[in-house]
Amino acid sequence: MTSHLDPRQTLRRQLRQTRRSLSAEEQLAAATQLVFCLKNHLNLPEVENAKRIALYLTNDGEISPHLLCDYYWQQGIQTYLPVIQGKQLTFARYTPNTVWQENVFGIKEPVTTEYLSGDELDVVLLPLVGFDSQGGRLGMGGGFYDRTFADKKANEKPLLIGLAHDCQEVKNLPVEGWDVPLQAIITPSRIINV
Ligand SMILES: Nc1nc2c(c(=O)[nH]1)N(C=O)[C@@H](CNc1ccc(C(=O)N[C@@H](CCC(=O)O)C(=O)O)cc1)CN2
Ligand SMILES: Nc1ncnc2c1ncn2[C@@H]1O[C@H](COP(=O)(O)OP(=O)(O)OP(=O)(O)O)[C@@H](O)[C@H]1O
Repeated sequence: MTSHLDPRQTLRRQLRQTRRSLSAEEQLAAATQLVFCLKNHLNLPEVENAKRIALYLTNDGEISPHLLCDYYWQQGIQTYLPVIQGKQLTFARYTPNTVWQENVFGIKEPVTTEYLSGDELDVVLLPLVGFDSQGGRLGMGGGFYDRTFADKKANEKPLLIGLAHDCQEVKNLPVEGWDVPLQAIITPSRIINV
C-alpha cells in the first residue's frame, strides 16, 4: 500500500515538479552537455563496444537523450525504446522511419513486430525521477524497469546507466528490496561510476 505519507511518493512529487520547472533553454543545454559528458568522459568498454542501446523518449521534464540518439545513429549503433507489455518492458528498434503508437501514459512507442528482451541489449539508458551516488534509482512508480531487470546479475548485460539532471540527486534515496541498482549515472556535469 502506498499512502500519502510514503517518503518515496513525497520525494517523487517534489523531484518531478523540479525537473518540470526547467526552461526549454535549460533542457537543451542539459541535453547538449550530456552528449559532451558521454563522448569525452565515459570510458566504459561496454558502452564503447555496444551495438544495441536502449534509450527513451523524454517525458515530464526528463533529461532528453535525443542528441545522444543522433550521435549513436551516426556511429551505426542500433537504438531501442521501451514498450510496455503487461507489467514489464520489451524493447523496439527506433529509426528515423519509426511509426508510432501511444502507450497508456501517452508516451510514444514504435509500432513493430520484432521485440527484444532486456538481456539482448548491451546498454540501457534509464529515465529516472531521483538518484543517489550509490546507484539508487527512484522511477515514476510503475516498477517497470525493476521488474524487467529483476533477475539480472551485475556482471551480465545490459549495463544499466541512469540519465538525470543534477537537480535530481538525493543524498540517500530510500531504497526497496526490489530496486535494481544503476551501474552508472550521467548528468550534464558529472559521471558517477557505482
Ligand atoms: N520517458 C519514459 N518512458 C518510459 C518510462 C519513463 O519513466 N520515462 N517508464 C518507466 O518506467 C515506463 C512508463 N512508466 C510511466 C509511469 C507513470 C507515468 C505517468 O506519467 N504517470 C502519471 C499518470 C499518467 C496517466 O495515468 O495517464 C502520473 O503519475 O502523474 C508515466 C510513465 C516506460 N517508458
Ligand atoms: N521485481 C518485481 N517484482 C514484482 N513487483 C515489483 C518488482 N519490482 C517492483 N515491483 C513493484 O512495482 C511497484 C513500483 O515500484 P517502484 O516504486 O520501485 O517503481 P519505480 O522504480 O519508481 O518505477 P519505474 O521503474 O517504472 O520507473 C512496487 O509496488 C513494487 O511492489
